[in-house]
Amino acid sequence: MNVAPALSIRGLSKSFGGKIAVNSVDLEVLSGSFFGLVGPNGAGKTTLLLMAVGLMRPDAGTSAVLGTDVWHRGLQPKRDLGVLPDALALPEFLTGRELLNYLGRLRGLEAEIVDTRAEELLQVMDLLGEERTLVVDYSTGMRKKIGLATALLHNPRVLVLDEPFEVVDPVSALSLKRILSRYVARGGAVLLSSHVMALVEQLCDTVAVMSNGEVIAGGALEEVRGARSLENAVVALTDPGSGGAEELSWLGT
Ligand SMILES: Nc1ncnc2c1ncn2[C@@H]1O[C@H](COP(=O)(O)OP(=O)(O)OP(=O)(O)O)[C@@H](O)[C@H]1O
Repeated sequence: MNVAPALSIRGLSKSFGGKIAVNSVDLEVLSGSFFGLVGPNGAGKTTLLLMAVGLMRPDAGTSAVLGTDVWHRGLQPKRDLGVLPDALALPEFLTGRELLNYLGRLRGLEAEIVDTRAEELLQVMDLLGEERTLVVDYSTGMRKKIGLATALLHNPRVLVLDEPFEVVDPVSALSLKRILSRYVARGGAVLLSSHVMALVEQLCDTVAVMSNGEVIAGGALEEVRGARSLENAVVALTDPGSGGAEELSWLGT
């Protein structure tokens, strides 16, 4: 049995043109854990997640999936990982079903298994009614949902999802929440970023708060939020002087 953490991030760092985006971040996501990454716009969440899954080369640091470095030449980390990146590049001139079939076969799944899973994924993502629509003509929310479907298709052991619920309608979000919770209960690991604090509180057992490229608080959800809501805790941690009532005083006068 593999006892390595689902995802082990050590000292990941990245600068763009001399500006530090991520500064020596350590994170550990255990199997059977739902981990939420939160923080203000520009905190470094997307950059960290891209490096964590091997889609962006770090300046320093490592990321390992179930004990194997993500830059390892073998296929194992790719088999174990399901990824929903922020800016998702998809083959555009395929229908949702064709896309799932294509990616499923590319990942080495048998045609019969791909067919069954594609049908179920299109069903739970509420995309069966769009059988003839090409991905290029999908709405923003539909693109997000087909992206999520591609992340789940090969039944990975670790899911890394950048803002999976943003722009997804409430009905689809509810089924997705159920699916992800069951996945974690069965031993899967989820690392997701979100700005929806209520959702993170509802789903995640562990959280990390990022600000200016660093993790400024992390641990069990209850520890990080204390007696406050997570929203209040994150605001207090990342912008202690916030108020805002007197700003834009001309608006609406
Ligand atoms: N490709 C890039 N080139 C230059 N700067 C970048 C690039 N990607 C990110 N940055 C910068 O790195 C910092 C972190 O950005 P990042 O997208 O990781 O933040 P984030 O926490 O995901 O923000 P948001 O919540 O708005 O999605 C920002 O200052 C951003 O401008």
